[in-house]
Amino acid sequence: MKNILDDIVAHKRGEIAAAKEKLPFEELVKQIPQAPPVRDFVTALRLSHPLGVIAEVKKASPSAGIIRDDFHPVEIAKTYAAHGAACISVLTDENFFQGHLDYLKAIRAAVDLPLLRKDFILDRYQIAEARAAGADCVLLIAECLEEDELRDLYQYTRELGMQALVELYDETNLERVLKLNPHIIGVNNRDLRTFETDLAHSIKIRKQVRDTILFVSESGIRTREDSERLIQSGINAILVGESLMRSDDIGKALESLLPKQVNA
Ligand SMILES: O=P(O)(O)OC[C@@H](O)[C@@H](O)c1c[nH]c2ccccc12
Repeated sequence: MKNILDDIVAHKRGEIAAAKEKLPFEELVKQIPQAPPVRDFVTALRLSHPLGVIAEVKKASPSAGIIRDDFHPVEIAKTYAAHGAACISVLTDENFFQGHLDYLKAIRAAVDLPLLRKDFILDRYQIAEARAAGADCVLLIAECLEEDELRDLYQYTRELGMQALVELYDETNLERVLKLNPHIIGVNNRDLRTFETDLAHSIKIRKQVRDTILFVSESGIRTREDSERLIQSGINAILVGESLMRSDDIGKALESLLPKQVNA
């Protein structure tokens, strides 16, 4: 069954080709030494035990349309940092999520937390771009990548000193994700065929992953009941966008997801 990911990936290949025309890979990598040093994404999440929050800067999505009109990425990131986020995810896809790599650069200059480049990464070029922009971690989505592509992109991410959040939805992809020996994996609760989210999805897959791997539950997390349920299920971190971005008081919404001990 076809899903939105197929459209996104097809469009992304065109974008990557155009970016390489403008700035060849060999030129891009020359910018990397000027980038700010890599921050440790996974350790920041571990230090936020029992629950690390990756708060996402997200203006729009294919499932929800515009999520937040009044969108000031740097202000949002500063609010996240001031209210307990361990890390920040920045959507950089322009066409489907109305994000931008420049948002990540601007946030890097203003906020100290580790940053995830949230995009559909298909090519080493985008990983080099992420590092040059100051990202500390990139998202690699198993559903978009063949096994050898996933391995190559994972290795390149590590060569640049960054970490990769390796994401899956489909349980059948778990085995090849675990083969990478990742420090961190994410399970998306959103079924991209229906756009529905179900926290039980990541809870189910949690049981199949050893607990030395930091486990992130992604999407559809809205309330403290949700975050407490995930902690009880052995989940180490959450990735939250929409429910924060829809709130009039983003800082308060973020605090309401944190377990009580962290708030005290
Ligand atoms: O906005 P939500 O439901 O809180 O979800 C955040 C994040 O998990 C979601 O944006 C996401 C998860 N995996 C992705 C891959 C690409 C783009 C976006 C995503």
